[in-house]
Amino acid sequence: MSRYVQEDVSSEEIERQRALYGPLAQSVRELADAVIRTEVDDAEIAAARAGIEAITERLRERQIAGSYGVRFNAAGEGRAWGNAVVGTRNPVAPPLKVHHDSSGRAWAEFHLGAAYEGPPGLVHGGVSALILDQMLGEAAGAGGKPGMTGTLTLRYRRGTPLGELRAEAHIDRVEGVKTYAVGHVADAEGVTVEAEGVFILPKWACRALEKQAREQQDEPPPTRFE
Ligand SMILES: CCCCCCCCCCCCCC(=O)SCCNC(=O)CCNC(=O)[C@H](O)C(C)(C)COP(=O)(O)OP(=O)(O)OC[C@H]1O[C@@H](n2cnc3c(N)ncnc32)[C@H](O)[C@@H]1OP(=O)(O)O
Repeated sequence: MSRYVQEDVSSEEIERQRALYGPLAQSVRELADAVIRTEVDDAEIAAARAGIEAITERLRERQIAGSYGVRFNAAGEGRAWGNAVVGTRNPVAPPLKVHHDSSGRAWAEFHLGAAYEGPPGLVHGGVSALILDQMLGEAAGAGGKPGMTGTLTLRYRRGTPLGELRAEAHIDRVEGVKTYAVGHVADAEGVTVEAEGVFILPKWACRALEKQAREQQDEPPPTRFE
């Protein structure tokens, strides 16, 4: 089932929801950090667990079926709020606030704390890959050449310390449905991980875009997600 959903919601309603769910997800991120680092006594842990389970039950009283998907309104505003890197409603996402320009560049400054650890004090290699997959994909999308990740190659130059980081990506070249993008993660001392990837517009999406263009008389499809 496609999780690209067209919804009839106003920009004001989107902002209301962002103000409601964004802080909720942030509270849960802080909870995850506290769970990793707490040293309170056993009785406190048991009480905290009971409280968390009660809150989970309250939130489960009414749920969407399946995942959040990507939702668009009539103005073409896209919401990938369940996304594992940028999702406003996803406590697993750091989340990154990604900036773009239409030449196919994307960049973000962000913080990775204890929840993203691999080797002691360092970012897990899979988390770096997760972030770079998203960043290279964002660069491809920003340049008007979105696609699914076909191949992603990383070079871990040195350990990435937990803390304040920056990621950048840009389109290197486009060959038909294939967009090649490159990027990196850096700390204050310089680049820690480099990536290159190819992002491919799948056959089914080519067909969908052609159909949409026919229906909307060449109006470009929405490509903007937050
Ligand atoms: C304003 C900015 C907004 C930004 C918003 C965006 C944010 C989003 C960011 C999200 C970021 C996160 C993103 C994610 O997490 S995406 C999730 C991870 N990726 C996937 O799940 C992809 C799964 N695979 C597929 O869907 C298809 O197999 C793909 C799409 C890859 C190909 O599809 P399709 O079957 O239709 O392709 P085709 O057979 O017609 O071949 C076409 C060409 O491609 C070449 N090829 C095929 N496969 C590969 C491969 N694996 N590596 C390299 N090349 C490959 C092939 O040789 C041919 O080239 P040529 O022979 O013609 O030269």
